[in-house]
Amino acid sequence: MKTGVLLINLGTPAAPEASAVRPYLKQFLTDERVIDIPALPRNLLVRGVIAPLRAPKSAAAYKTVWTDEGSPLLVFGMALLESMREALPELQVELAMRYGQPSIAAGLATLRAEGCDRVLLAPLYPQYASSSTGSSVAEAYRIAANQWNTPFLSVLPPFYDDPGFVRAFAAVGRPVLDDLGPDQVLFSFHGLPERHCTKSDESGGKHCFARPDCCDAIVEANRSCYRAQCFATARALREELNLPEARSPIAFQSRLGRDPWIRPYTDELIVELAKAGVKRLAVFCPAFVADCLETLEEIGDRADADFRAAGGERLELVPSLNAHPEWVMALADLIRRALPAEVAESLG
Ligand SMILES: C=CC1=C(C)c2cc3[nH]c(cc4nc(cc5[nH]c(cc1n2)c(C)c5CCC(=O)O)C(CCC(=O)O)=C4C)c(C)c3C=C
Ligand SMILES: [Fe+2]
Ligand SMILES: [Fe+2]
Repeated sequence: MKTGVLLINLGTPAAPEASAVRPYLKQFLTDERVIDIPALPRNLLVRGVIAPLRAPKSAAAYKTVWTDEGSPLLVFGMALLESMREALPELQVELAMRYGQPSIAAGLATLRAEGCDRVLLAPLYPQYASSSTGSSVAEAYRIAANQWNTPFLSVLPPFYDDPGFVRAFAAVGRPVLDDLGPDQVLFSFHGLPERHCTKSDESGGKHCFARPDCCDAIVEANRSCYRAQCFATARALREELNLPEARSPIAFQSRLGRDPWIRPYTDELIVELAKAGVKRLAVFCPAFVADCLETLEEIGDRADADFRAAGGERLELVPSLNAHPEWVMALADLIRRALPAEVAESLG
């Protein structure tokens, strides 16, 4: 039986124009795992208010990072796909996006056409969130469940503390740190509404946010908690890069709406750090394996401007893993280890 791998990332609009961003935002934000309110108010809010109002602003932001080849998230995704095909010549590897194109349905159809009845889903999010990993996996299951000949699916679990992933991020970051000599290093993760972490609490709400140190270690109750997994990634990177905790804080970026999101907020912390006298700041974004709007524009441009306006001198965004050879090696290793034993053995 042939085995395929479907790499899945979040997705991006087809063009940096409001007319292309609007349908992307609609598809993304009407997902019940992203805006988790009942369907009727969600659809009214997203279709009637958020998508129309946000699309032009979002499109203007996308324009600032768009390349001749397209959206950075997709361009880096395609580069990673090429490298993964070279690293795993014995497997069929395809790339899909949860929202927009190339779709998960198209990726699964291509793998079936290539004769792969067995498919490993590889969601490219280091930390588990229902709105990212959960949604991508659920969409693949939904499509598979609608087929007469269902594919046999397995899933690569979150890799937030995988030594290869951590080593790869450290390898990308080291030259930036050597060049900048930062006063502090910030680990800025994509944010989430607090409620999403509470809902991930496996103890039924007794663990997460019940104590200030609830996420300081991975335990049974918070094993699916995004915040706990982000903290674990930061701990592993600090250890790998020999960074003192007091000079390498964590913050959460990209919040949307009025609900409380997990704190501290990156945009606020960056200004506080500058005002407290931090002059050179390096920023890792280890919730993303590819550079995208949220790294290049939100951190590389906007946070940099805010940092300097508040008295900082230089903010450097550590590039994402993209198609870095250490990441390609680490991901190939993660995939090999996630394959069913008999497949892995047959590959040698
Ligand atoms: C890293 C994993 C991600 C999680 C978890 C996540 C949750 C989440 N996101 C929004 C709202 C938006 N996110 C947007 C862009 C975006 N988000 C991620 C990743 C995660 N999001 C990526 C990789 C990107 C970049 C896509 C790109 O094209 O470069 C956007 C769109 C851009 C904008 O208008 O700001 C929105 C909106 C919510 C509400 C959420 C969890 C509830
Ligand atoms: Fe938690
Ligand atoms: Fe997001």
